[in-house]
Amino acid sequence: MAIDKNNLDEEALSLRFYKIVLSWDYLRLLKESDRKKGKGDDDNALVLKKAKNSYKDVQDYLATFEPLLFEEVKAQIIQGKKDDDEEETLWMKAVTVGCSEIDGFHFPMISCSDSESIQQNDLLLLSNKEFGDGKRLPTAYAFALVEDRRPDKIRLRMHLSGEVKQLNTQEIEACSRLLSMRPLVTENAKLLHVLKICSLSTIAREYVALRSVSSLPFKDLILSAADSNRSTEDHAWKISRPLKEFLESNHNKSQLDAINAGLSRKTFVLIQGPPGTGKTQTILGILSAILHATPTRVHSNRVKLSSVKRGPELSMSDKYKHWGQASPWLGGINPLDQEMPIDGDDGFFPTSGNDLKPEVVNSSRKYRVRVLVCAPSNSALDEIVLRILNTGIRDENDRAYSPKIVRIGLKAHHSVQAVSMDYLVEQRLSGMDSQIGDRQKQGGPVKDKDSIRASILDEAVIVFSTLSFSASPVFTKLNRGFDVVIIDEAAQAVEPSTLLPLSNGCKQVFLVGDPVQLPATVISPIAGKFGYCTSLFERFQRAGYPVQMLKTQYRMHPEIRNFPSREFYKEALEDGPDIEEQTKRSWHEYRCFGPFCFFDIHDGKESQPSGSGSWQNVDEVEFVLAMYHKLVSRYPELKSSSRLAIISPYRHQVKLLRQKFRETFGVESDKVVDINTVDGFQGREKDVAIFSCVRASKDKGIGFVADYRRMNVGITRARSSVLVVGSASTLRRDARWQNLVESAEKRNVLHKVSKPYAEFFSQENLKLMQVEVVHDKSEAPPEDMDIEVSIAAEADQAPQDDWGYAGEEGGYDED
Ligand SMILES: Nc1ncnc2c1ncn2[C@@H]1O[C@H](COP(=O)(O)OP(=O)(O)OP(=O)(O)O)[C@@H](O)[C@H]1O
Repeated sequence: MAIDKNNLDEEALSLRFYKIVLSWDYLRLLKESDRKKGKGDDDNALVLKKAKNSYKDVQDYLATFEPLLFEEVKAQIIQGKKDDDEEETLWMKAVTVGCSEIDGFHFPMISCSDSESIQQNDLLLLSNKEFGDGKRLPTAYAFALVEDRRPDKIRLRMHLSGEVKQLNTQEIEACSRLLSMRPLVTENAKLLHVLKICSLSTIAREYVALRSVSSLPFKDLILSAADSNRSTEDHAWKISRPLKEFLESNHNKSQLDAINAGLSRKTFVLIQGPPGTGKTQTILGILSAILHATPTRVHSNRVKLSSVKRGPELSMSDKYKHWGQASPWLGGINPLDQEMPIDGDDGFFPTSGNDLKPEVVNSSRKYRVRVLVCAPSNSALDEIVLRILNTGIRDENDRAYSPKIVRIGLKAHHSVQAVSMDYLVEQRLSGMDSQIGDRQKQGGPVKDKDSIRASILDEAVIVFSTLSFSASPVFTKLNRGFDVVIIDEAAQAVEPSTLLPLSNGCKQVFLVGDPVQLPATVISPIAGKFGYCTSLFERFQRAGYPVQMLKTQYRMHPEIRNFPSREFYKEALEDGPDIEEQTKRSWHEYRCFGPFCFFDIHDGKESQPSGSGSWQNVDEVEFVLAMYHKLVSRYPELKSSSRLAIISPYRHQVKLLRQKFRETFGVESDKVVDINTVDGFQGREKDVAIFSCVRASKDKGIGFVADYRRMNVGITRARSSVLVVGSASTLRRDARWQNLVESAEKRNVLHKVSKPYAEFFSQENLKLMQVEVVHDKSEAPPEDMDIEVSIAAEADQAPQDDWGYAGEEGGYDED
């Protein structure tokens, strides 16, 4: 079945988006933003509607989300200007070399100096002169979108007819600024000044997905957040006994419940995975189950068993009938599905050279489900791809095999290159090289890259893509949509972003995530305040939609697990078998290095180096250095970035810590410790984590340290010890932090520390804090540690992926 995507509608929607954004006045946006900061409020608040749990119809939905999305676009434009506080505004010079006008848009062609950083879908500002830093303001300026990037020229799209004032009417109001821009772009050899603002790639796709909500599968469910279509026994899917036994022996009860919810064919399955509860393991279990399940209907009691023809007895046409009944979407069929698979040969892509075999499909297999797996970030996605490459998934006979998979999009981690689209295309091209000569001689067609891509995509059983890339043009060429979409880290995506993969068509959606960990990065404070950062997952959960919660954690020492379980998960978390034993370490012999300690830096002071925005605390940095020195000199195995993390909510604090460690350990300091923001550590774990809270004042608040999701992520990264460093009196102003400090106090691990900090770790003091000699289980780090380090840690070096997502670095500070 060709997927039901109306490209013309999509194009009209993108044009609508660009018409609005391109007509905006950049200087006015800057002014508005400054005014908002001064007033701490926003005039737009009058037209914005707060996001709700459910919507009565599409109009209600769009009336809420569309203005919020445009608020976010404005904020991204403003942030584009001051993205990095050290980088000055970089103007480029360009000359016009041609222009056309179609459907109310101008398409100037420019030749631009130093334009390597400019990409397709970037938003640029064009002006008759440079401005900023006290320079006089220009009279002619306008936004332009990069339509096409060629080596020597750039084709732009501009909207110079006037400004769009109202989103709903889209009426255009004449504007002298835009009019005076016209001669500058329509006449040749005019000099222009160009400023790169930001990429609109992701948010433009999100806008299209949002406006297309009425044609998405499960529209009513998405709007109402209530499942009227309760699954019945009849719809449920069944798996073979060997596969069932495998799943039962490798998954705990809550993981199995989540897998079974999927087999019940519920259209939306929500799975909440608190830290360390095995979300990836559950996703792999779901893949094994749904790729090898058959409908219960075939075995249903309502049909007399004696009348059911069993596998080998079914004629070919009966088999097709069953395929059709159970999988109606297999209608206009993928050519591969028209042939019954031959036993033992389903073909497969080369993978990482492991020992796993390709899938063995015997002729009793009646279903071929296709799955799209997405995540908001490249690193979250590649964690799953890598797990599949390493462990494979299970077939109905409980044999591990490498399914046909392809990883689409940019920036695939090097360890998953073997299944990346670009690599597979190159493989096929080089395989074809030898045949091309013959074909050309015979006048036969030579396949181009696009059609190779399309056939790889069509053949893959599981396709992996970031959310943003799942709406890229490569998907519009699909012959057949997806049966199942699985979205990992779904609570870290704004709702329009979650709609993106659904537009490829699907029958069932799994949302896997944890709304009590960090949400999506939303730049606009006002949009955030009105609920734009609420994920679809969280909205459904709030509306009372059933959620499968994974309850057994395999990461943390029970003393670390205890507090977040009580504070964030209604005491639901349990420990996996032997976790206490596995997370015991020799440094627990000192009370100050126990599993969950608090260090009260009571005389520390917070400061704001740039006058606003991010905070730092020099005293906490000094203490953290002293603590690190003591830890690694006593336990040298901890002198490694794969085992010890220093985490802080604030970017300035992270910067200062990195600088001090570099001064002490030289340029290689990132090998001895991993320092990052809380946002940068989501989804990762270390043996020991030192958490520097920063905020310390007599009377101020604690800013976004108070965000319980940030607190949850910050204190749940460590396997054996989390050492929280902060000002107890300041943090106690927040109820949750008060609970944390109190909990430390009760367990006798609230350590009040005074200067000089090194004294705290003196021999005498340590002796006083000695509790017992603890048997250390840490010599052999968990098997997956290297994987975790490689993908997640390398992601740190890429603060933004190409599709507009803040990378693992953490996209924003509380300013
Ligand atoms: N049922 C289980 N039995 C034993 N160990 C398990 C089980 N499920 C998961 N684990 C272990 O728990 C650890 C975390 O699991 P996994 O990597 O699947 O979770 P994750 O989703 O990547 O992590 P997080 O929950 O922090 O996001 C792994 O070491 C894994 O082997």
